[in-house]
Amino acid sequence: MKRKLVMVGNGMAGVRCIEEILKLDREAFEMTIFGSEPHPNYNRILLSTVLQGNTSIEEITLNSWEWYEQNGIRLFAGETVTEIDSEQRLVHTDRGRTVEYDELILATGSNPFILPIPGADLPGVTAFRDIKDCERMIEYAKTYKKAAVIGGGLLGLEAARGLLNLGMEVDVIHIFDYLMERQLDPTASKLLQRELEKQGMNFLLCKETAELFGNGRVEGVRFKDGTEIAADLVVMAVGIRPNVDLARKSGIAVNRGIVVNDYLETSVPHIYAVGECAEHRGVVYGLVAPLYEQGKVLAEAICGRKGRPYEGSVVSTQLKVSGVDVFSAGEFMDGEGTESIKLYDEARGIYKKVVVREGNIVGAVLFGDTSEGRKLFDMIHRGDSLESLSLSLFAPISTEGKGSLVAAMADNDVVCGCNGVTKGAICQAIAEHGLKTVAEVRDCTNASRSCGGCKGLVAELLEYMLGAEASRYATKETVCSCTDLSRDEVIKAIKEKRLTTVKEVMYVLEWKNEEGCSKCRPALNYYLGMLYPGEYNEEVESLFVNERLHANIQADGTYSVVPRMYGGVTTVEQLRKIADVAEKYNVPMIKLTGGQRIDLLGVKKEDLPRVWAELGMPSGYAYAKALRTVKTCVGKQFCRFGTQDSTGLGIRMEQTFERLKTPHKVKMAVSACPRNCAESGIKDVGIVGVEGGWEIYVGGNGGTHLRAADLLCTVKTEEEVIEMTGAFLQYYRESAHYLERTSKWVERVGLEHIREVLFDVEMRRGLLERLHQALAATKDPWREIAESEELRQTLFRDMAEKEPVPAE
Ligand SMILES: Cc1cc2nc3c(=O)[nH]c(=O)nc-3n(C[C@H](O)[C@H](O)[C@H](O)COP(=O)(O)OP(=O)(O)OC[C@H]3O[C@@H](n4cnc5c(N)ncnc54)[C@H](O)[C@@H]3O)c2cc1C
Ligand SMILES: NC(=O)c1ccc[n+]([C@@H]2O[C@H](COP(=O)([O-])OP(=O)(O)OC[C@H]3O[C@@H](n4cnc5c(N)ncnc54)[C@H](O)[C@@H]3O)[C@@H](O)[C@H]2O)c1
Ligand code: SF4
Ligand code: FES
Repeated sequence: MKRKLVMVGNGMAGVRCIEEILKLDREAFEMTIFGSEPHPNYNRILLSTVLQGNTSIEEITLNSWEWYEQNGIRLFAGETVTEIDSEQRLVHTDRGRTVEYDELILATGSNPFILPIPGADLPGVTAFRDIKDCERMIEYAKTYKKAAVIGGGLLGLEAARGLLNLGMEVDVIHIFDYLMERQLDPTASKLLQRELEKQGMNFLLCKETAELFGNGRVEGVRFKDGTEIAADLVVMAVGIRPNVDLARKSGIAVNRGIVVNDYLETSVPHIYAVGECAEHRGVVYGLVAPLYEQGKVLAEAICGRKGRPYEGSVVSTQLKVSGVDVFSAGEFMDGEGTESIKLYDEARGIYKKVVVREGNIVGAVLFGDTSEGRKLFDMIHRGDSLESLSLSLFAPISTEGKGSLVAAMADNDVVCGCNGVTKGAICQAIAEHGLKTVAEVRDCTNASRSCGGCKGLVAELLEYMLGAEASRYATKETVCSCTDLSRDEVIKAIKEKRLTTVKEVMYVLEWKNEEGCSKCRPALNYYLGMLYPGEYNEEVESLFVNERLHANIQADGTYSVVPRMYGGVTTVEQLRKIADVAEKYNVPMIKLTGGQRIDLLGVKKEDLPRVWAELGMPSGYAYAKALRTVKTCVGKQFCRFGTQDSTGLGIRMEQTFERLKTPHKVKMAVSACPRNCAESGIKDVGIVGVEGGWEIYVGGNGGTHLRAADLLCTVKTEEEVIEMTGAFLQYYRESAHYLERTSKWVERVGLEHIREVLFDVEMRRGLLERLHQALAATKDPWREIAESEELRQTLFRDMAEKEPVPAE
């Protein structure tokens, strides 16, 4: 029988350790993971890049819901372990669940430190630690303009850069007289400050915060010296504290962190700790590189293959702010018994310092040119002697022979610091597995999977290994790492070779991974459905779970049911039916959605088919990559500003395009005058009534990447609106990448190009013909399931045997 492994904490260090265990022995454990956050494991590091607008939340998932499923891991996301009974070997959770363990890993990470000052709990004050904090800041920045970041460390400065990008004015309040004092010496810090001031940050140094004040929400920061500043968003970035409460109350030895030995064992048998919550030889780490090293050692130990012990790590840091190159590692401050070699070019903003103790290199700080950072880090790590330091490090930087940097690296030099991957390991993987892109190298070796700072170096290595061939692949976006083919090449091959199933596509086009992955399977399923409407039968197992079950799974494992209400209009009968169903099935919350519909939240999975049948309303597709809603304003029937019948047109549009599958969700709106009460300007298709006609806007987005829609054209009649919208939707269906929103697609292919296609009468006719074929083939999924015992069996019994997981 398999041993039971339970992990508390679903973060970066813990899940990496699980990956290492799976690599060593897939069959050893039956695994259960609890995570307080309602997400699968994501790249916390990249929250800075999300805030800075360079990455989306969707892109930072490290292990998809399907990954857990495929590896037989039971994941309870949004559930917190509250108690450990180490005698009985049980864990208890805040949802009343009790799970047995043979081995227990604590990977509870850290909590942000919140200064214990008056006003710290005012609305408008936030930490910066998780997705929730990140979304909150993005949201605040839409309304408020003046931010204060308390803490001039790595996190504070990356947050400040993000808030500047979001259009806020930013004051950074720091307690010391120079920034990042834990990572930099005063000279490097002053250069950094100068650069960041140029970027628009304002610094208040040597300032100790006494309180935050405000009436109902934060309005400012008051300092101990009596001065104050105004702020309507305050971000606390003053360090972190290991999350040890659970361990402490369970009788496990705790100091600053959970005390572990060199094999990550705690004071209680069968309980281990890894990551930011662990304290090893008196040190608690706050960067992923050492945590991943710990994970590897623990995986070996827990699989009964105790190897090298964990003996501590030398850490290096880099700041993720564009335009700033700063690096530090080891003992970087001058002190007793140390000497240093320095280069300081104030004019060009370059500073390099190498610290030596008893003839050996022990630390370094670089500013302005960090290209030798990794090399220096290896030297520090090995404790190389000063003689091995090439004085070329201190030569002025040259832009020539850029490739020579990777050529000059030794095989055991580390390319990716976060994941400890060497040049030799990457070159071997490229040669052995025929890797051609940075993404493939990442998937195969982990290099560039964390902070992404080494992506450039990995790309250079690919170029160095593959020569001219590399650039061919570098520009090509493949469907996923299972194939070297792009989306267009795959679609062309499907048509030419008349491939009809996902399996056939993968087989004939020689997929590297014959089962495909969670990225390509849903994409192929969509492309086949788009190409062969009416003929292709969707492969249920290739769908994201929300689409498979036709309902959105919620954080607590229940589902939400949103029936369609055309144009946001309902009737007494519908309301009565909804009320009856809600009462009968004890629906805990009934909520109005932003798309003008009614959401029944908290429906049990087994009740779904009966709820659908008894409602007798069509599915609102609130879970699908398809038309979601058509929001409408009141319009001329009731509103004195209305020039058109927006509600009538909205209903007509929704009835025409409902159930149409699209590469990503599509939202529409119709407003009857430019006051735009239905928010037509931020929809995928937004219609605005004007005197004598309608304006059609496309490519808008009201989500994380706010984008105002572009005016496509103005037309006179409702028929023309429907025709243009249909042609637009079909062209989007045919030419966008799967999971590409219209906002991104319009930007990629260009509005002018879309106009050329849609305004060409012949092309438009072709698009509309194909659209009508697709629409004719659609069926209401709720009714189908409610009426078919066989479908219910497949979806709710066979498939549901597996723990359901939400969509991406
Ligand atoms: C914005 C930002 C940028 C960063 N940038 C970098 C960088 O550039 N380089 C770098 O190396 N590091 C960086 N870090 C730090 C890095 O993200 C962390 O070191 C790493 O995420 C720690 O991993 P962990 O698994 O130990 O903890 P976490 O990632 O914090 O995971 C712990 C998880 O456990 C959950 N949990 C806690 N208690 C319980 C419980 N009782 N039951 C269930 N679940 C529980 C928590 O909710 C959390 O999700 C950054 C951090 C932030 C916030
Ligand atoms: N690029 C990266 O590697 C990166 C980026 C972000 C976060 N992180 C990690 O996340 C964790 C949290 O980062 P952090 O910057 O909050 O921690 P930190 O401890 O590194 O820095 C906190 C900073 O806040 C300052 N500070 C403390 N009290 C203050 C006060 N009352 N007023 C003003 N300033 C005060 C400290 O002097 C210190 O410089 C760390 O482990 C960090 O390594 C790393
Ligand atoms: S958009 Fe114009 S017509 Fe519609 S409700 Fe608002 S003001 Fe009235
Ligand atoms: S150095 Fe951070 S991912 Fe490679």
